[in-house]
Amino acid sequence: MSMSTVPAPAVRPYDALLLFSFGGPNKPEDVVPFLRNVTAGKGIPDARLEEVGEHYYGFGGKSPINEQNLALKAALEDELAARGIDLPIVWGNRNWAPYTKDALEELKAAGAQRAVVLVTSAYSSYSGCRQYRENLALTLDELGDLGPEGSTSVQLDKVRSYFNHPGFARANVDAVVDAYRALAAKAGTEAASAADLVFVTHSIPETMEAASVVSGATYSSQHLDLAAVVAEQVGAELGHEVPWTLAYCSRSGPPSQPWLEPDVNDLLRDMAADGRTSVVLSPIGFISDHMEVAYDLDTEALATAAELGMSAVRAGTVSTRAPFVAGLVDLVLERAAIARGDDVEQPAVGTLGAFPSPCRPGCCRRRDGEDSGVPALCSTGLTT
Ligand SMILES: CC1=C(CCC(=O)O)c2cc3nc(cc4[nH]c(cc5[nH]c(cc1n2)c(C)c5CCC(=O)O)c(CCC(=O)O)c4C)C(CCC(=O)O)=C3C
Ligand SMILES: [Fe+2]
Repeated sequence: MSMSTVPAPAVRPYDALLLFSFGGPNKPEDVVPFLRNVTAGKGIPDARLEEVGEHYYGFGGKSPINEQNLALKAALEDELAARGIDLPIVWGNRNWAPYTKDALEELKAAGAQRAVVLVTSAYSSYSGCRQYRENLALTLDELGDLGPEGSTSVQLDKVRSYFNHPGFARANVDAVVDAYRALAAKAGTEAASAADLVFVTHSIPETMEAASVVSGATYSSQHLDLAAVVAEQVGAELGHEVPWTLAYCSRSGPPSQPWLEPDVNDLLRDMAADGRTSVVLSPIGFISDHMEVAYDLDTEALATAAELGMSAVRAGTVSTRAPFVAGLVDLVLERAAIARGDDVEQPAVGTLGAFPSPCRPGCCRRRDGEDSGVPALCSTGLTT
């Protein structure tokens, strides 16, 4: 990484961008160590882990996530270059190489003083927000770079949760419109114009859902707010109303623990029982094709739909679609303006308004009111 000593004006005070993701295995030998990293101390039943391992082996032990992140990094580099902005991007993951530690060491070696952080999760909850921020604090601590009051050798500022940013919404609308056109080509225009739109996201425990309200609105409410906007804009483009609903995938944890429902497969069964015959699945909970999309949707949910005699198409993820990538760069510039103390516009679709950055104290805990005592960066205080 080469780093200019004077940051480009639009991104001042940042001298680097950290693209921060989940990580995934690249080959069969990676699968078990990856799952160990993900589940360390989480109490996920062995049977569930074996089952999830099989999902990965079914795809040759390789998740699409790393290549997707590299493609996003390249697209962000192109967009920054097109705007004449010199801002080097470093990529790191919580659960697989290049690890958070590799990325932070790369930033340190390059002499970065303050980096803007883009997390590859659009929504606020423990899993999509605080868990990443805790990982940054713990890793800086491991490197001996976390001071007692939260002072760090590299200051890290995470951009706001961007589920309701217009660029994310626009890219999802485009992907869903494309899916309706694909359904029309596959099953006929009548089937397509009657098709339900089912938005899908990662399920989380109800306790995590409850705790997510501190960021502005709960995890499920964030999805519902965006989904209403996307469905309306899709309807406007297709020229007819689009009935929509939200479903969940990828539940784990013990059966005794309630997670958000309905599961997408159960929902499809209920819809078929109601005489519905065609559906578009839109994975708005994921910004790119993860294993959850490749397995839970493309393998499992599409098989369920076929079994039920329903015509189904899975819409694309926002991935490297131009409005999404441009929106992320806009979010970086917005966060830079906040860091400089400038007046800044924070565009948002729907009814919830832009979520704050830095995060609200106490946002996105694993459980309501529970202070894990684990420090988390990018907030107004280190341990809140
Ligand atoms: C909300 C959310 C996102 C979206 C936000 C974000 O993107 O960060 C997400 C992303 C991802 N989750 C992923 C993989 C896994 N998640 C697991 C477990 C869990 N996820 C949870 C939630 C979420 N997860 C939760 C509450 C658990 C239970 C344990 C815990 O409380 O933390 C497990 C353990 C086995 C299992 O139980 O499934 C695996 C293997 C991958 C990589 C996929 C690939 O390789 O392509 C990605 C992108
Ligand atoms: Fe997950």
